[in-house]
Amino acid sequence: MMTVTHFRPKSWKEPMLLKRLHVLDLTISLALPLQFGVIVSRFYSDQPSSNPELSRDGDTIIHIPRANVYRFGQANTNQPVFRDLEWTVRDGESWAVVGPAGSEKSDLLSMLMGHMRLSPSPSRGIYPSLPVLNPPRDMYEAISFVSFTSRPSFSASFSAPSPSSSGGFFDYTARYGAMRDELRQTLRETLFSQSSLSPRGSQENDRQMKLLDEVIRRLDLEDLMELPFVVLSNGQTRRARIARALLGSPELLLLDEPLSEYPGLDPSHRAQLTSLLHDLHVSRKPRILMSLRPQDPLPEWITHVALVDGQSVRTEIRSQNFMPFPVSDSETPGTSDMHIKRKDNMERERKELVAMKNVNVKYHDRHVLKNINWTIRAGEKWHLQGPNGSGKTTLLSLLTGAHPQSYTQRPPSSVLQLFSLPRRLQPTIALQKLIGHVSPEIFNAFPRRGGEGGMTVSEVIGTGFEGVFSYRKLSEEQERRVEEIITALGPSSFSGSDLTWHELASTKFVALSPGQQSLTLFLRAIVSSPRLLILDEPFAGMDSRMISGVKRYLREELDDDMSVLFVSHWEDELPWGAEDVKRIRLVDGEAIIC
Ligand SMILES: Nc1ncnc2c1ncn2[C@@H]1O[C@H](COP(=O)(O)OP(=O)(O)OP(=O)(O)O)[C@@H](O)[C@H]1O
Repeated sequence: MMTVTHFRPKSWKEPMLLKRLHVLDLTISLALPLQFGVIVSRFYSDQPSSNPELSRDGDTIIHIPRANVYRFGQANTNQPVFRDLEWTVRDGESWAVVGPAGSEKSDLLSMLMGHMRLSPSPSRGIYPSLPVLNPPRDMYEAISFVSFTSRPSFSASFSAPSPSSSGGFFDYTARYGAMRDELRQTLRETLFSQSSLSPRGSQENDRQMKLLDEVIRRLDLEDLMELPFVVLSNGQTRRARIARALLGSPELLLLDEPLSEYPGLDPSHRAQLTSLLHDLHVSRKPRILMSLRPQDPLPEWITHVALVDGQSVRTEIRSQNFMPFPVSDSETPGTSDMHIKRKDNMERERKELVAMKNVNVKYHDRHVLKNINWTIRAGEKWHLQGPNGSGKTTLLSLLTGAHPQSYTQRPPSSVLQLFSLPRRLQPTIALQKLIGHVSPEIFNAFPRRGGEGGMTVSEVIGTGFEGVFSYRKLSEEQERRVEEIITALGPSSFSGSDLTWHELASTKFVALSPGQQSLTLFLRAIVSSPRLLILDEPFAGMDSRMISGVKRYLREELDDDMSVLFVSHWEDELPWGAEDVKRIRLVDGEAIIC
């Protein structure tokens, strides 16, 4: 196979750095400047002030008169990450950083944390923000960063990197079964073990504890505090990470894509979170600066925007009819005339792929799924809906056989039939070949080893034939199939440039942006033409070009009798018309089918 070493499209950035910035919050990112060989002494902002809270040059929170921004280790002769950046944020203004998925907006936030070099440098060392704090504070604590562009792994709790980023594999199904001791830590313990607060409280903690109680209530976490952290659903985890960041009482909280729908905040929790962020920001405890994608709703209370477009950042007051970036038609990949299959519209009796009768999942007194009755037939398109914590992921884990309670569904009390066999007679390894699957958990778990051992795009796609996470040698026929689906999707969906499928296939997976990795894992899920395709928030990290490429593929290229189960909080994400889709909605563990 041809190896292309020089191939590196403009938008493909330092993936390991990005991955870290995406997955981690404050604590881990402290190591970054050191990794770049720069010795950073601990920086305290300690000039005296007349304002008891935050004093200043006037009331400035961020001040960059005009500077180029570089990664540490890069000379001024290199291309800057941002050129001629001018940005001033005053206390009381409400800013959002807006840019497409995978764009440099995370870099802009990371710059505020002192992880980039400005030229000329700010007067206070590496930090262009929070000029003077009184009382003096360690800047590492004064600024917190939480990213929601992917979910942290279970063992990593809140802050450690996902093992997949170091090339290892971790078992993302651990939450369903017996747990190792270190995974039993409750949400309450996890929150407090990483904070200076004592869970029992003490006088100096009182103010903090009150705030935390309020945050826990408003983030709807009260009922979850004694559960192991690892069992929290995606939406619950996202809310818990915000509570954790607030525990450190930062002055400035940077949130990377907190309102995007991946991985899954449902509409009501998104509204709740938006209102909480507003109240925190107004009270300056802490100030909030968030990044958003152009398609995310811009909260009413945002007064200013910083629009990130490649190396340039445009700052402006929000206008009434704010439109971040017009989406041009040229972003939509053209319809490939290859492999287009005519849909068979004739009604016919379809084979049952999944049959559930009175299916239940319980953890002691927590009844997560209640008497589910559901049938999926060949060729059907389903939309699985339900608020955060309603049991969607649990239901999927029964279908894939990952949940231990899939074995306990037995007649006469219940039935779980998968591909015409009772679950207990259907080996999990067989299910992996019959089901194609993308999910935030798989995205996080997939190994990303760099160097010689790292897999290429085509090798990653090829692991989908057996539904495994490690390299398998492909037959010639399988290699042809990999080529076929890359071509049918259209390599330009990946990067917007004129790639050949060869160039794309031989690129290392780890070198791709998060959106390109999601696209590769989508192809991995369909490569074996599975009988059931599970798309659990499949567009995570993708930009609009990639999303429209995948939607077109799903409309035009799938085998007629492939069933698809699409999980999303948003109806308009589905590529099919409403009349072509059946819906199953979970509410408090009960299924409503329509
Ligand atoms: N081992 C466990 N013990 C107790 N409760 C659990 C366990 N595993 C999951 N849960 C709870 O089951 C509920 C359903 O979780 P699930 O992940 O299926 O929700 P979801 O609908 O996928 O949510 P989201 O939209 O946030 O991803 C949650 O409240 C979760 O905390």
